[in-house]
Amino acid sequence: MASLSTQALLCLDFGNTRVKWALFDGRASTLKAGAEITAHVESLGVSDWLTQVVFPWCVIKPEAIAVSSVRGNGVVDDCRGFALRMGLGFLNPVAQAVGQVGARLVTAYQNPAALGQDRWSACYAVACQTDQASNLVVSLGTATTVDAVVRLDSDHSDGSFFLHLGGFIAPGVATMLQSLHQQTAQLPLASVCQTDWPTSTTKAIGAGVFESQYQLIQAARNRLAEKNGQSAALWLTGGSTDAFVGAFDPPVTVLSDAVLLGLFSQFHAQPAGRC
Ligand SMILES: Nc1ncnc2c1ncn2[C@@H]1O[C@H](COP(=O)(O)OP(=O)(O)O)[C@@H](O)[C@H]1O
Ligand SMILES: CC(C)(COP(=O)(O)O)[C@@H](O)C(=O)NCCC(=O)O
Repeated sequence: MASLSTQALLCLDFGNTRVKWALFDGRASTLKAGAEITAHVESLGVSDWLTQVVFPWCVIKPEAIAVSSVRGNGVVDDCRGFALRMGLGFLNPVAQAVGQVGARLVTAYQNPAALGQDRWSACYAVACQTDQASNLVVSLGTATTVDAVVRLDSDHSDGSFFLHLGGFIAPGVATMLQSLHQQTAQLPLASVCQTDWPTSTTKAIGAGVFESQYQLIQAARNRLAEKNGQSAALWLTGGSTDAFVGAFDPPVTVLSDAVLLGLFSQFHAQPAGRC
């Protein structure tokens, strides 16, 4: 029988702009990884993309596929069908409600199934890695999402460890920049930048978008610190992370593959959740 370290898992994160994927061995080391524009994958067809693009890169045949999708159930169904045809296991984790006995993470979301699967898996990854009681999980993707993950008392009745308190959804960096360009007659498509008092149109836009994102994150971090009486650890992920890493006070951790790592952890933690 193959040892845990050689049992590979293919994790897929279908975001609104990009699909990210990684083949992990049993210890979460990345064997292969890649990213593709979501529109390209969907125009090719998910099943054909997996067959023609991803699988040829898989140096070891994975035992299963774990999928997060914010592109709807069609994508998930295509992946499930592919896994079935290839004789692989399949996992599409959704958020667990408060009261789920023994869960590492539960969410206070009114309807857990409505919580973005990428948000849930990123929070799950943080719940597995953090040594802090208070955590802010920020994903700078097509949208910017800002989620609070706090440790529960060890005597919490249902035995869960962390609670997703809830979070914010705002337009992402590129979405803001593109929107300003498209909805106005005179504004160019600018790049995000950090400037105290911008003195050109492109800098005014770039810094305006930077401040919008930064202040949203900082306000949430301050609110969480006030609530818990201690500073919150900040976790950054998503394609626009680089512009923000240096702007925040520690502790800040960049977890580039947060969603993929969250999928990996859930696969290994919840065998009952596989289907
Ligand atoms: N190679 C790239 N291709 C597309 N977008 C990129 C790339 N590198 C960085 N980005 C930025 O990252 C954002 C997408 O980040 P990502 O976390 O993949 O988003 P999503 O999960 O919403 O697909 C884009 O809006 C863009 O600003
Ligand atoms: C907020 C999101 C659009 C973020 O998606 P992304 O920017 O990562 O592509 C996605 O998590 C989503 O569709 N969420 C569903 C609604 C919710 O989380 O409440």
